[in-house]
Amino acid sequence: QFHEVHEIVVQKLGHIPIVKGDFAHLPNKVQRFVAAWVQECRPRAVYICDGSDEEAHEIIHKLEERGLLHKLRKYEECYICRTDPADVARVESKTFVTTEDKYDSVAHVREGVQGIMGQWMSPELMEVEMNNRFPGCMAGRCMYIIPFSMGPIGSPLSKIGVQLTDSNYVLLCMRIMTRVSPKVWEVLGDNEFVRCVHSMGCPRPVQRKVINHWPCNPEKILIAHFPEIREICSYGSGYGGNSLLGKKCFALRIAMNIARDEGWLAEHMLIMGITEEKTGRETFIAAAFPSACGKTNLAMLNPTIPGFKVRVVGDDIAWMRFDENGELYGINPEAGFFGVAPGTNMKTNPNAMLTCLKNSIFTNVGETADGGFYWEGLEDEVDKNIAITTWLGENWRIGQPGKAAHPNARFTCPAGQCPIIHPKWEDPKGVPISAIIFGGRRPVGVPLVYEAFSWEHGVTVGACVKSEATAAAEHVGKQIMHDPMAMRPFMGYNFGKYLGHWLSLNKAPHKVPKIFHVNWFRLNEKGQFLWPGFGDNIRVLDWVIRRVHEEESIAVKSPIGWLPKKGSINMDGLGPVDWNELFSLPKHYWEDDIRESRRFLEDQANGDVPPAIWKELDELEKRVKEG
Ligand SMILES: C=CCn1c(=O)c2[nH]c(Cc3ccc(NC(C)=O)cc3)nc2n(CCCC)c1=O
Ligand SMILES: [Mn+2]
Repeated sequence: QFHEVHEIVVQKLGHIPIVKGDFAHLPNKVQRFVAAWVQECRPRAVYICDGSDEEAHEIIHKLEERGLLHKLRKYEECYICRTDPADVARVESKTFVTTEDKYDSVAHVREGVQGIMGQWMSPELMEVEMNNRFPGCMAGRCMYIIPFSMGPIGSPLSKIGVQLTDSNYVLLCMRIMTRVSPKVWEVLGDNEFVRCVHSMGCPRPVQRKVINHWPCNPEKILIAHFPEIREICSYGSGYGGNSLLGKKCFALRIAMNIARDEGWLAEHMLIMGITEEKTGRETFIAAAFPSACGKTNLAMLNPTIPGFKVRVVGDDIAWMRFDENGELYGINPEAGFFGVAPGTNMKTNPNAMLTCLKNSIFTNVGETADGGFYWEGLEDEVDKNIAITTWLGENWRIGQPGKAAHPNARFTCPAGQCPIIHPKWEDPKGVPISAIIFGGRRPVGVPLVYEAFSWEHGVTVGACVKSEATAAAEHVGKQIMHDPMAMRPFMGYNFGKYLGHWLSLNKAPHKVPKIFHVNWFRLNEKGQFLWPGFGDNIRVLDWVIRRVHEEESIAVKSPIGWLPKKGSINMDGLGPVDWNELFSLPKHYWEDDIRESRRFLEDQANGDVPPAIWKELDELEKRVKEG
């Protein structure tokens, strides 16, 4: 009886085994991309991902055994992981854009001024830095090949990427945050794709002590973007913002270069839909906020007054394109939420909490003795005396000194699980955007809401966005930081040219949306918030919607833009709101603010700022002076 000999056909790339997937059937461009980087990084094996649940379970099991992931038994398929405490956030100082011409990547910064709108590194220097890191960086490790789509697979607004990485944790997060599927290979065919290469920077045998089973190489972190060839190379960090290359690196920095070339917008914006139940009218809004303004909370707002339904399309990134009729349509290129955990609870964002109860990953949060997650803000939602393990692995209880979670701790959860996800959140055409809102944390001088007089004025409002933030420098406390369009940390090319691109969109047949600015954070002279915020922000969005639909009588002209006419915002059921304080325009404050905006633009992009922006600033200044 002859036993049929099963010869295990293990494809090889050179002498390197392909332990999963069919290399020979990958598109040629992908095969060449992979072969080149296999040669450079020299992994011990190659694994072609399919994004399936089976694949995830296999990898989760491996990471549980290794101790990198720990199951949270209180929920369904939820896992917690703690990073090396040296690898907890994006590293702007190690983030670069490389182009032949420096001024394609960055604007002209005034002599002696620290450029804060992105960093350029020359191709020659970058070559040295790359050669100092990538050769052999995956020795002893498996290279995962991740085919992913930013945006619904096959949508004309979507773009495809392929990420090579030696971190299977990254694969688990990428399959939540992007669409990972073999269908991507079919849609890609012989077209171009964004090339993403990521390594933790820990070749075996390991030189650097691994903490928390989290390999990384913090001293040698490098996040490099090559927009001219649509390539991203990230080394040394496993943290989401540095390693999930589909997010900030691709969907913002590279995508904004593609968008400039193709005539659309890749922005750091949420997309939400508000339905007025009386009429069924639905209005979609895109909004950009710097960090610590509660952008995700706004995207998933629970209205406090009846008659409105809010549904979320996306909480962080919007890709927007004018269609053949000149209507602006937007998609959320992501498939998940990667939100800041501390401060998120059933009061500030119940919809985010409910999205996280299954199939989610929590990074650098605390863990309760009964197998749940914990972070600052959840005090009232867990047993007060429960034993908690902090993100540093220490025993702790509520009320003790210190924190359970790192301030930048994150939840990574599938957007489709959100109770108020919009039914059209994956519509290939996207949703029609009627208003763009900029906002900032402004404790003084800036009214609750105002509307720009024109597109050009609105772009200038966006360019002048500022927000109170805890300054990076120690013991400086809070400072008002510039964050134009809330894109400052994510710029992928010359900021002045970026403003020019925005201005260039106001041309036939484009029907450009109205632009607004909101501020939830104004304080009275006693340092108390003048506005209740949170679900009551629906009252402001209601005014915005009525303005979008041309209700003239609810606005009055002011030097800075259209302000709500007194009483035109629904305050029913609210305690006393000091309208005059909330909408006052202190003349000197605004004169200083305009001077500060002009200084910022001169310092950071002097020769590159389009004349129309200077004109808008001059006219604003004149209106304020004459005020
Ligand atoms: C849709 C919500 C937007 N939003 C807000 O509108 C908002 N407003 C404030 C300030 C504030 C804080 C507390 C109260 N009220 C009480 C009762 O403490 C009111 C306003 N904080 C806010 N936050 C949290 C900011 C940190 C991420 C916030 O997210
Ligand atoms: Mn963001």
